[in-house]
Amino acid sequence: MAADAPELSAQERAGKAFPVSWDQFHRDCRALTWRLNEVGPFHAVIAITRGGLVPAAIVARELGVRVIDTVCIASYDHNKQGELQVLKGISEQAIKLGGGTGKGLLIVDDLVDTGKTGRMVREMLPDAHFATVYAKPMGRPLVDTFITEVSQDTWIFFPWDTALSYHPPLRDGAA
Ligand SMILES: O=P(O)(O)OC[C@H]1O[C@H](OP(=O)(O)OP(=O)(O)O)[C@H](O)[C@@H]1O
Ligand code: HPA
Ligand SMILES: [Mg+2]
Repeated sequence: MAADAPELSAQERAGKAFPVSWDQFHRDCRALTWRLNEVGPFHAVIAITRGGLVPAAIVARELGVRVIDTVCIASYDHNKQGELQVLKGISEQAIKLGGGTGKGLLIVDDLVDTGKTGRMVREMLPDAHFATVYAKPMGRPLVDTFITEVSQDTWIFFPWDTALSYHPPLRDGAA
């Protein structure tokens, strides 16, 4: 990357910021579960790591599901999307529970953005139900159930990626 023409990260390109607190995230996960409760029951929850681990724990707790598996996919290096890498696939045991196609399985992630990650997991389990807490327009058609849509030019800041810090007063030029 040239120093005088730095490439913008996905986060910088997004422009708008949507910070989410732990409380808000927990509330949104519970709201998601209310909707999922109408769709289930599910044999197992498949969390897309790492972001899907937190909502998967909350959703599984609320739905009473105790079989939880992961599919480990890396795409964004901090905030720039590269090639998708499957670091760990779905276990044979979970695939069997879904009859090979994912029927009765619930895939959970924190969000869909471009939809690349979600599409890859959907291809692994075409009949599974795919739920995310947040959705951006490009990824939205891939998701069966979600809670909040944010615009494509918004970057969602999750509580596990952020910390409380000083914010200068508006008067002094704060955004
Ligand atoms: O719809 P997409 O454009 O594919 O983006 C969405 C994915 O990006 C983030 O994961 P990331 O790859 O950053 O990894 P992480 O979950 O470990 O943070 C997020 O948790 C989703 O899984
Ligand atoms: N926030 C955090 N991680 C992400 C996002 C986002 O808006 N899009 C893709 N990965
Ligand atoms: Mg992720």
